Amino acid sequence: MVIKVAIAGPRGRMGREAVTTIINNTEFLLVAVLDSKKEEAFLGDHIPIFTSLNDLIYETEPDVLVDLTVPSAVYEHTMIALDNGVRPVIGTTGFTDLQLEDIRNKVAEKNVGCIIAPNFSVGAVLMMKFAQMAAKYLPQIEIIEMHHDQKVDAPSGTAIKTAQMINEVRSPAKQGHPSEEETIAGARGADISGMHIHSVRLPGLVAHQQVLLGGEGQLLTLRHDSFNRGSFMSGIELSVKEIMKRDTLIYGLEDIIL
Ligand SMILES: NC(=O)c1ccc[n+]([C@@H]2O[C@H](COP(=O)([O-])OP(=O)(O)OC[C@H]3O[C@@H](n4cnc5c(N)ncnc54)[C@H](O)[C@@H]3O)[C@@H](O)[C@H]2O)c1
Ligand SMILES: O=C(O)C1=N[C@H](C(=O)O)CCC1
Repeated sequence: MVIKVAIAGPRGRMGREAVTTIINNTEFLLVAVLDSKKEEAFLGDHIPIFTSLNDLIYETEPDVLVDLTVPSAVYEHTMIALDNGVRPVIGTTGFTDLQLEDIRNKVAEKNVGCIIAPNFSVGAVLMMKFAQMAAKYLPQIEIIEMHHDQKVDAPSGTAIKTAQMINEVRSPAKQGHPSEEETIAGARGADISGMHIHSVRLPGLVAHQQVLLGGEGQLLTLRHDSFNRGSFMSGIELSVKEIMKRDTLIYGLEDIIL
C-alpha cells in the first residue's frame, strides 16, 4: 500500500529536502503541502499547496503529516492531525513539557500513532544512546550543541532529549564548585537537573553536538556532526513507514532504531 504523505514547511531548509525524498520514494505519495503563505496553487506542477491544515486533510486525506516548520506552529499542527486520524511525524523542535504532555494524552485518547523525533539522523541517535550508557560511569556532564545561525530555538531539541535520556540513569546533581557564581548571567549555560547545555549559533554550521563526560583525570567526548540535511532523510523515511504500524507516542528515534 502506498502511504499518502503531506509535508508542512515545504519551502524551508528541511522541508525542501524532505519533499524530494518523499517524491523519490515509490512507497510514498506526496499528496499535499502546508505552507504559511500561498504564492502559487501548486508545488511543482501538481502538488496542492494549502495554508489551512484542516482543509488539507479534508481535501487530500493524508495518512501521515511530516512537520518541519517552527515551534510556534507545530503544536497546533500535531493536535489537528491527531484529531483527524492523521499520524504526525514531527521533526520540528521547541515543544514545551506541557505541550508534550498534551500530545501524549491526545495520542492515548485517539489511538493514533505519533513520532516526535528531535533528531532524525542515526548517528545523533547513537550519540545520545552512548551518552546515556556512559553517564552511568561518568555522571558529570556538559553538552555543547552547535547549529546554524538561523535556528530559532535554544537549546536544540537534540540537546534537551540527550539530557532527558541521561536523566533516566543519573540522579540530579549540581556540577562545578558548590559556591560557583556567574559574573555574567548565562555564563554556565542552561541547566537541566544540574547538567549544563551550551548553545553555539554560527553561519556555516548545520547541526553538531558534543557530550563531555568528565571524571578524575579523564574526559570522554562524544561528538556527532550533520554536515548536510541529507543526514536526516533516512530517519524521516523510516518514521513514515513505522508510524503506520503504531498507535502510541514515540518520542525519539531510539525507540524504533535501536
Ligand atoms: N528532527 C530533526 O532531525 C531536525 C533536523 C533539522 C531541523 N529540525 C527542525 O525542523 C524545523 C525546521 O527547520 P528548518 O531549518 O527547515 O527551518 P526553516 O526556517 O528553514 O523552515 C521552516 C519552514 O516552515 C514554514 N512555516 C512557518 N510557519 C508555518 C505554518 N504555520 N505552516 C506551514 N509552514 C510554516 C516557513 O515558511 C519555513 O519555510 C526546526 O524546528 C528545526 O529545529 C529538525
Ligand atoms: O537545524 C536545526 O534546527 C536542527 N534542529 C534539531 C534540534 O533542535 O535538535 C536537530 C538538528 C538540526
